[in-house]
Amino acid sequence: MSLEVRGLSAGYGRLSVLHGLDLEAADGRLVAVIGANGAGKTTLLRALSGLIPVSGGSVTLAGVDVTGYGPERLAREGLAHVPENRLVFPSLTVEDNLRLGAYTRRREPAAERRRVRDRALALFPRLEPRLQQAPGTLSGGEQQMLAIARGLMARPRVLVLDEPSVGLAPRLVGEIFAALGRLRDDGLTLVAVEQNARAAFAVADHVYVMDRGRVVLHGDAATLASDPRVTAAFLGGGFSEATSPVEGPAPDAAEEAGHR
Ligand SMILES: Nc1ncnc2c1ncn2[C@@H]1O[C@H](COP(=O)(O)OP(=O)(O)OP(=O)(O)O)[C@@H](O)[C@H]1O
Repeated sequence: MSLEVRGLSAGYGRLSVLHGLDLEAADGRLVAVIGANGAGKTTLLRALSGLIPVSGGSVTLAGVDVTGYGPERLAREGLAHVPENRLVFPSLTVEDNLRLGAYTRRREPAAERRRVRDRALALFPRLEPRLQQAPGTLSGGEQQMLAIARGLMARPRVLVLDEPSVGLAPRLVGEIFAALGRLRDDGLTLVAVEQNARAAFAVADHVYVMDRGRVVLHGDAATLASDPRVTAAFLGGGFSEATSPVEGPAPDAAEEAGHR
């Protein structure tokens, strides 16, 4: 399902953070949003999923105007949000957390919910043997997998994710992004906000660069990865080892930039 954002403005009370932002995620595409700290990436996702009010512009899902819808209504329309802090219910088991993810689908047949759950567990096999554990006993990577799996339980057609790689070891970042790539290949539309530009470029189809509440650059990931403005700010020498962990095509692009 496609997502289209036109002239979106939003903020917190009198603080305006997004200033007329345009973004598009075509059906079955993985779109990454990168940008400096405070650019408004999290705010964008919050506005998209109805967690904060929109003060201008529009959001459409598959051509249907959903501007101003609250989170539950958006979930029913097919949009799920995986928040950055991986909010899980700590006193419930992993299994119950997954079950709660299907809350908006609770009237659907149990067999259908089981099928969706089995698919989520097939994507993240590490969760299967941990279903009876408390989420707090999972590793950071497994908690992120749980957060994504829980989002999938709503059977979304658009999944928006806030910093899925934050705080994870390089191998896990690769694992998480590979899973996002598989979801895209299965036809899901994804919008991932990401600090780790290399991880984002390695998997995304299209990348948006945000600065101070606006999109300043966007394009096909392969093309943008060799754009000097991107390599200098996000993929070049400014990136330390700790923030550039993923193997894949993006580091090559950075190397190329180094040869210029
Ligand atoms: N709950 C809030 N109340 C008031 N202001 C907020 C709130 N959340 C964020 N802001 C402000 O909105 C601006 C954008 O923040 P946001 O978290 O969207 O940026 P970001 O691009 O996601 O940054 P980061 O990469 O550091 O997470 C910042 O100036 C921030 O201080």
